[in-house]
Amino acid sequence: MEGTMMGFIAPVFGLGAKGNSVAGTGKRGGFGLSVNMTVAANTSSVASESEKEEWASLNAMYSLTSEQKYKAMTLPAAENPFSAKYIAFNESDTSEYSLDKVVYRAKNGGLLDVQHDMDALAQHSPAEWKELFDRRSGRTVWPFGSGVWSKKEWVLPGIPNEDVVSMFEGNSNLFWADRFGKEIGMTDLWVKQCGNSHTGSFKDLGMTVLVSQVNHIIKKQGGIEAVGCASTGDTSAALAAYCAAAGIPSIVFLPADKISLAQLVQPIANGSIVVSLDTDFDGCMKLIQEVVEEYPIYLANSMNSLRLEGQKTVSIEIAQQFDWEVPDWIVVPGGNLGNVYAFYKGFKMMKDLGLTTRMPRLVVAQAHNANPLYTAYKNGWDFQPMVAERTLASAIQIGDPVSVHRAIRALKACNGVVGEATEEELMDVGARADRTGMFNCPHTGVALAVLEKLRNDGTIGANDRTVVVSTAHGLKFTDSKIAYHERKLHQAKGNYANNVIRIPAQSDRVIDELRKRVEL
Ligand SMILES: Cc1ncc(COP(=O)(O)O)c(C=O)c1O
Ligand SMILES: N[C@@H](CCOP(=O)(O)O)C(=O)O
Repeated sequence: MEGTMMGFIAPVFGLGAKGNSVAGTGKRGGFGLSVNMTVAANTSSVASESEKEEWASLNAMYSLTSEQKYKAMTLPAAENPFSAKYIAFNESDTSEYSLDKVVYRAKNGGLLDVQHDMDALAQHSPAEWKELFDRRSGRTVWPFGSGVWSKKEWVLPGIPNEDVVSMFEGNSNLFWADRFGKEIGMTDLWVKQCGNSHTGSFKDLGMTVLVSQVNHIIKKQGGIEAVGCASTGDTSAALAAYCAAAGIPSIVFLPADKISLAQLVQPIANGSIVVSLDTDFDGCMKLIQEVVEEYPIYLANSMNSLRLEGQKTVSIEIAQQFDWEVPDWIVVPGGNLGNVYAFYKGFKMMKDLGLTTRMPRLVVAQAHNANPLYTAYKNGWDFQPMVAERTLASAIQIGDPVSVHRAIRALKACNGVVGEATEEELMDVGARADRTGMFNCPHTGVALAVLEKLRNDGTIGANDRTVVVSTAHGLKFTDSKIAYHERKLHQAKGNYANNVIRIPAQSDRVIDELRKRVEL
């Protein structure tokens, strides 16, 4: 029953013999969320007893008041002893800090990580966590309907619900890539559509957490005047939107002429302070770090480990979508390299708390023109920063990724792989996949190209369950997609181009053209 409507609603409302027992009861006997109420079951003469029970449970949910729904989604204070803090990423450094402190680096200058009180979380059984997450996701009770905040206790347990800044992000669909999978000899290929989100990229998952915490700190103690980031276009869009929703000033540093028009307009529209700089992303990243050291501006890039707490929920969501089974492979395009570590953290946390039993193998896909991690992978993990060259996958045009050591740790821990794709490969495979119903951004093209190579060389098996992470919406990158189809790119010939037919509005001419393409 686990994972079905009955499986998560019945325990909440304590209905019937089956409904009264919490599946896989944990050490503390469930979350204690039963709501006392009488239900009129929808009984048809042909319904079995278990069907009647199921209908009764559903009816119970529909007739709850808002207050009852909120109660059913919230852990009572006594069952909510969870906490998290910053620790140094490098384990030899013992510094630790409250999440309310404005701090991005440990004493030794290395990055931070968010550490949860795993003993407190382990007080509840895997089945209870699954049931709680399933019950909340995609509904409307604040803030638990969000894919991120449905996992609040694992993300930012201490924040009051009223301080959360959310657009009910997450809960993105898994696209079953049946046709494209068959084209490349795979039977179980899925694309996680993280671009189907408020600002059109996976950055919303982390930004809701970061801006919520800023909102909380401002309310509690002040000291933050604005939030700032360097960006190749997606982080800036997410920051601008969440700050606008919270009424907090935002500042974005963008490399001049290196992001798409659709990305540029997002922070402009949301009222951000938009600064265009004559440098690349790495130059912007250096500058924003200097500025936040000196001024009361909070850093919103994924160097700030709060971001990764939100991004890690996508792993949990993927497992949840597969009824808590872990895929064999996750393929993710990599730039500043925070996301691959976030994926690792999510899968590791689920395994450590017993919700799942294994880790997937992670693949980072890089553009050949911006491939410092790929080069390190080929050289026994000896990392050297580079000056990234222009790539149509402009959001990952990064030569000195801030989270490179996080990424290497994640990849080593799960026997991961790094691959690369040329400009032509990433555009061609993106176009081929689009013809099977997707609408890919070039970064997803990089991931698909690397996937195909790993399938061709046998690293990924024909029946391996594989999830490609689509990190942004294709509509953010229409310039390069149109240029590809018009064969105007110098980086790619347009082998799968689909030209618009421009002809006079005369029926004979129209029919002639159509006959060349379909049987009429
Ligand atoms: C669309 C898109 N895909 C992939 C990435 C890479 O993510 P990460 O920097 O976490 O490696 C980024 C940003 O860097 C991005 O904007
Ligand atoms: N692609 C990113 C680059 C910055 O990454 P971040 O995750 O460190 O903020 C962007 O869109 O700016």
